[in-house]
Amino acid sequence: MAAQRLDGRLLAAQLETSMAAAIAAGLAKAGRPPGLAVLRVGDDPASAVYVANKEKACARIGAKSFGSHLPANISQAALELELHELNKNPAVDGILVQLPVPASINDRALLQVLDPNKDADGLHPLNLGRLLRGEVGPRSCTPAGVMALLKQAKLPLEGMRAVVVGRSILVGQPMALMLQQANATVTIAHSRSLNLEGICRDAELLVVAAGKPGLIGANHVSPGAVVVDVGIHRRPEGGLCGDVRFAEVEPLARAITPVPGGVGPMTVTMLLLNTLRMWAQRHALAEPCQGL
Ligand SMILES: Nc1nc2c(c(=O)[nH]1)N[C@@H](CN(C=O)c1ccc(C(=O)N[C@@H](CCC(=O)O)C(=O)O)cc1)CN2
Ligand SMILES: [Mg+2]
Repeated sequence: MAAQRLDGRLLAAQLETSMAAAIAAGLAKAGRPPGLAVLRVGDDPASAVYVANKEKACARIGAKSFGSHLPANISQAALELELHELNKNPAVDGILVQLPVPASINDRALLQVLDPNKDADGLHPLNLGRLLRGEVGPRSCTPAGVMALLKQAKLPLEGMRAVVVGRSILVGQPMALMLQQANATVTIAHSRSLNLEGICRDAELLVVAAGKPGLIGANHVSPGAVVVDVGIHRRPEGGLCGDVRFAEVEPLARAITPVPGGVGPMTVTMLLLNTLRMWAQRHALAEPCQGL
């Protein structure tokens, strides 16, 4: 049987419709739309695409984006000052620093300067701690997007053997926590793991966030597994690919995310949802998209 495609573009469009309605409904009481500030540092070409996608998505749902593009040679102190200003700005509900930042910048120190209640990416230590403790707070966008896709597809996670390949703070670690909190039995594999093929073949759900184009092939996947590909890479010859060799793996899988059109659009949607929730909280409005 053909694998079910987990269509991130479609779910993102549906959630955007709900978010646009929530903004329209809350605008009179709030007196202003939700505001998202996006800080881009330097000229990473992929970051330029992602930031543009975020700004366009804000416009589609009726949120306001505040973009700052800063030079690669900006100092840590000047960047921190920008963040302090955004923390104080009453029109801004969510703030994010687009990653990666130039090597001269300490990204972890930057994230600590963010007001945790304006942390649109859920990466402030307090919010990662809230996730660890299962408490309410903004969640890291990519793993939250994966959870939303799995939920929409009604793929039961209870008791499932899940393997997450990758242990980054941005994706792998929060992904593993979210799956564990959904009662999956989770293994984290990484670049130093021995027998990666064997570990992955044991998975009923395989989430790949290794950042290595085409790392995962048919030898890593057991028939009937659900495969989620978080990787996004620009091929030298043009076009995008993921960490999973899609053509090889799709015939084996029960369900699979494509690249593009899978997890990527959901990352942007969950960023909007985090921002919208912080706006709603500030103005005592009902929580948008409950249950996600
Ligand atoms: N501060 C953050 N930085 C980064 C994050 C993040 O969540 N927060 N994640 C990635 C990049 N990312 C979001 O910023 C991101 C990645 C992919 C997409 C996306 O829409 N992908 C499309 C293809 C778009 C294209 O390249 O043409 C898809 O997969 O269909 C959006 C956002 C690293 N940095
Ligand atoms: Mg650095």
